[in-house]
Amino acid sequence: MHEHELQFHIQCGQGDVGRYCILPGDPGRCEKIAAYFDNPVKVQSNREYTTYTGTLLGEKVSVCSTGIGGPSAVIAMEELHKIGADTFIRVGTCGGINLKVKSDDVVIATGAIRHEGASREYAPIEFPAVSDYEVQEALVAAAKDLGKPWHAGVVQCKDSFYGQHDPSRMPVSYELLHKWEAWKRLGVLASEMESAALFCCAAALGVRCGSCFHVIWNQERELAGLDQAESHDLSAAIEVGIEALKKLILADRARQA
Ligand SMILES: O=P(O)(O)O[C@H]1O[C@H](CO)[C@@H](O)[C@H]1O
Ligand SMILES: O=c1cc[nH]c(=O)[nH]1
Repeated sequence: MHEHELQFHIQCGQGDVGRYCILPGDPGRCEKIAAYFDNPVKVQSNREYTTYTGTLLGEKVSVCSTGIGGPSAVIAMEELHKIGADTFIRVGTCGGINLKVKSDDVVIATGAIRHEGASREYAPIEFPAVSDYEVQEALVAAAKDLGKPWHAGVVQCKDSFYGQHDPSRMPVSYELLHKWEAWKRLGVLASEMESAALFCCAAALGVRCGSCFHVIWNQERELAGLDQAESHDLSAAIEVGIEALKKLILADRARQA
C-alpha cells in the first residue's frame, strides 16, 4: 500500500501520539478520558477515530476511539502502532454474563472468546486471545488501589450486538443460544466486542494490550430475578485504565533505569 504521511483512517502522523494509548469504542468517550491527561490536545477526528494526546507523569499518552467491533478496532491499533504506539488499554463497556458481575463493577479481561471474525485474519482459531500479562497485572493493581469492585476473567467477543441481546430472532439461534449456555457454564464474566481482535492483533504486532470494562447491565441477573440496574457512568473503568497506564509508565522507567 502507498505510504501516506498521515495514517489512512486515523489521520494522525509520527509524533501525534504517545507510546501509551487508551482505546475506547465510543468517540464521545475520548474527551472524558483525555481530561485525566495533563495538557490534552485534540489531534484529529476522522470516521469513528477521534484522537487526543497529552501527558501522564510527563510521558506522552493518547486516547483513540476504535468504533464498534473488531475490524475497526484493529485498524486503530495497526495505525497507532505504525506511528509509535506499543502499549494499549481498551477501556470499554460490557454486559455481564456471570451472576456475580453487577452493573458498575469493573471487569478486567484475562482472555477473550473469539466468536468474531477479525481475529481470524491474524491468528488461527487455536491461538488464544489473551491480554498482555503486564497490562493485566497493572489493571488489577489499579482496581485494588482505587478500591473499585472488580473481576478478572474471560470475556466473550462477538460481531453482532443483537445476536447477544436477541438471539432467538436470528436464523442461527441454534448456535447462538447453545454457545451462550456454554459461556455461562464456563464462568465467562461478560460480553463485549473488540478485545479478541485487539489481543490477536497485538500478538501479531508484538505489542502489549489489555482491557477493562464498565458493566452497563447483566442480562443473566435480570433473567434470574436478581437486582439489575442499568448504568452509564464509566468513571470507575476510566480511572482504572488511567491508573494502570501510570503503573506501566513507572514500571517501564524502572526497567530502563
Ligand atoms: O462501549 P464500547 O467501548 O464501544 O464497547 C462496547 O459497546 C459497543 C456495543 O454497544 C461495543 O463496541 C462493545 O464492545
Ligand atoms: O451488553 C453489552 C453491553 C455492552 N457491549 C456489548 O457488547 N454488550
